[in-house]
Amino acid sequence: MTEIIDGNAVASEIRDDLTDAIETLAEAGSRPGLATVLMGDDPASQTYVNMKQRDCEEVGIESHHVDVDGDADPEVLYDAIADLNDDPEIHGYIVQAPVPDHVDYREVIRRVDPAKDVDGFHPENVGRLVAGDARFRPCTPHGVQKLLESADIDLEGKDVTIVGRSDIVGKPLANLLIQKADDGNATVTVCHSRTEDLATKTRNADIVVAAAGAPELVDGSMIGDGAVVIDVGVNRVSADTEKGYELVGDVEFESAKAKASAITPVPGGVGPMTRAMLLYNTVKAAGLQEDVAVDLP
Ligand SMILES: Nc1nc(=O)c2c([nH]1)NC[C@@H]1CN(c3ccc(C(=O)N[C@@H](CCC(=O)O)C(=O)O)cc3)C=[N+]21
Repeated sequence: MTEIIDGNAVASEIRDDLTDAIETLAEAGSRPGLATVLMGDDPASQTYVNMKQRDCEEVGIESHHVDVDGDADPEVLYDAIADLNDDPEIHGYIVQAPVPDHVDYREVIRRVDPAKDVDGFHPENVGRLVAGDARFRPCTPHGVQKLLESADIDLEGKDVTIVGRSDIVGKPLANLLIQKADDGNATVTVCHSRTEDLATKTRNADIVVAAAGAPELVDGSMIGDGAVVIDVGVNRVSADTEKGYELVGDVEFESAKAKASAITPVPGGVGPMTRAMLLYNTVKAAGLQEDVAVDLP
């Protein structure tokens, strides 16, 4: 029987565990504050922002939101960022990607105070992570680590193939999984669109992480018997549903499930974990900024 790893359940446990740390902060007179910044009106981003606001309410994090007109000059976004950097009630914030084409996301990230960079995207935080001294682990890679841990999947000495080399998932996840740590110690192969013979690389892996942003790229023929499959993809494909789209992973679920010992679904797999780890980083940021020792899950 293939185990379906329930990301909603694990994320809910993490939110529960975070309430203790939030209580500790409250006793010290502080309430963690998280802001989201959205430039433009990308519908997927709107959905994520709304979900994050609900998550915050559930655990007792103060949530803030800043909208910036999609046609505005980049300076308008930079001013909003400077305000958040200066606001003591904001312990962490994220600038939702993608930003409009006339805005350079790298420059945006450089302007975020690294102490409030709960995405973990700022070069200082990337450098710390690569050096094995992470302050904020990027939310999706951290969520993948927590999902594997929850399913009792030990990475020590295992072959992990990551499909996708993005700055937000593939690269940081590869760095985390090769680290000398209980949730690391793996041997990692990072594949991408120019990889020759992708199927051999995935088929030989004990754990396959699909994070390419390509709907159903990885199918059962590419999965070895008994492998663990983690699907990071959240692709909106148009479909005749109430919302007008369907959420599809980077994995062809049914054929991959037939081979795998454990697999994450989409929705209900990695997505909810990404949001839970954003709350985690926000609580961590608040602890550091308020100089309160908090116990994190
Ligand atoms: N600065 C920045 N940080 C991000 O972390 C970031 C971003 N920009 N831009 C977009 C991507 C995507 N992302 C998701 C988060 C949660 C779900 C999620 O919770 N998905 C649910 C359902 C989603 C639905 O119903 O639409 C699930 O998979 O079960 C999905 C995708 C964060 N991102």
